[in-house]
Amino acid sequence: MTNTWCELQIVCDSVLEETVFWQLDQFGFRGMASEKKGDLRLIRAYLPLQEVQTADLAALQQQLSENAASMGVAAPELHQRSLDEEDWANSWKQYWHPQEIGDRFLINPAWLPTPDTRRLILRLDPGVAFGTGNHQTTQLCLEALEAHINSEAVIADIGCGSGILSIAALLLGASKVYAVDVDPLAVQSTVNNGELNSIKPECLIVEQGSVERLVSLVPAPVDGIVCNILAEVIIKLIPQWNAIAHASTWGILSGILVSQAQAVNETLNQHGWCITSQLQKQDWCCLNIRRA
Ligand SMILES: C[S@@+](CC[C@H](N)C(=O)[O-])C[C@H]1O[C@@H](n2cnc3c(N)ncnc32)[C@H](O)[C@@H]1O
Repeated sequence: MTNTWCELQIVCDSVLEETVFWQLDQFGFRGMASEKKGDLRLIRAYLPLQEVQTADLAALQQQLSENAASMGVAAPELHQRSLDEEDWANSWKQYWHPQEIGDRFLINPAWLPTPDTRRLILRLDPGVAFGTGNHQTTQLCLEALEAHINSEAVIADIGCGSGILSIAALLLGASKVYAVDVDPLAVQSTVNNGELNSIKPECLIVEQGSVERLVSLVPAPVDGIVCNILAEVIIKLIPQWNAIAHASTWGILSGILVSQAQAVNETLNQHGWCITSQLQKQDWCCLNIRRA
């Protein structure tokens, strides 16, 4: 029996785009893509039809309307339709295009030919995992990684999603990445994308779990931590990081709204870390941190 998918189309003001991505991710939507429609954005997102509850969609609409009101823009319009498996597989892929990020990377969908470029080509098929590089929080991490990685660095990627940040770190010259995610689909996606990029399996260790899994996995403290999850989650994880860090371990934290940076900073300070710099795209920020 083939799966049927729900395609949700959301037309919204461009300032709302990142918030919509986050809300859809929280809701469980997969394979999100966005395109410009004049001054507006058309976002498409997909979820197996059997997981969609009409009441939940109404709650999503309500939540997005509140987000829009707080940003002073019009409420987004939501439209829904059903697609069979084959249409779904082809549908979102046609809206996701190669994308240059920072000074070094080109994110290339796995099903497209490899372009001729001097950039580092990161091939991705995120499947159902988060991390196409479309999201600003991921882009901020990639830009921060460019500035941080030196060869031989050993990195921990907490919440690896598609594995985009792990693979980027390895392409930049890191010697090894330990990647963890609580979602088994993300673990599989990271393994698959590692293979797509010809990463040696011994350089990319991927496990299901979170920091507690890393503590038992890493043989020695890591040189860098990348963590692109929500601020609330990051705040809970920070106290555990000392167990995997040495005196000069750095970190790149993203998924943090500018308004939440202060709360993250307070928790960092309480546990022996400080912020060295902050990158920002619209409402999102990325914190570069080191041991205090
Ligand atoms: C926003 S995505 C980031 C994916 C990718 N690293 C990127 O930058 O695009 C966050 C990921 O963190 C995972 N996650 C959420 N809570 C977690 C936790 N407590 N520990 C580890 N992973 C977690 C989610 O399953 C999701 O794949």
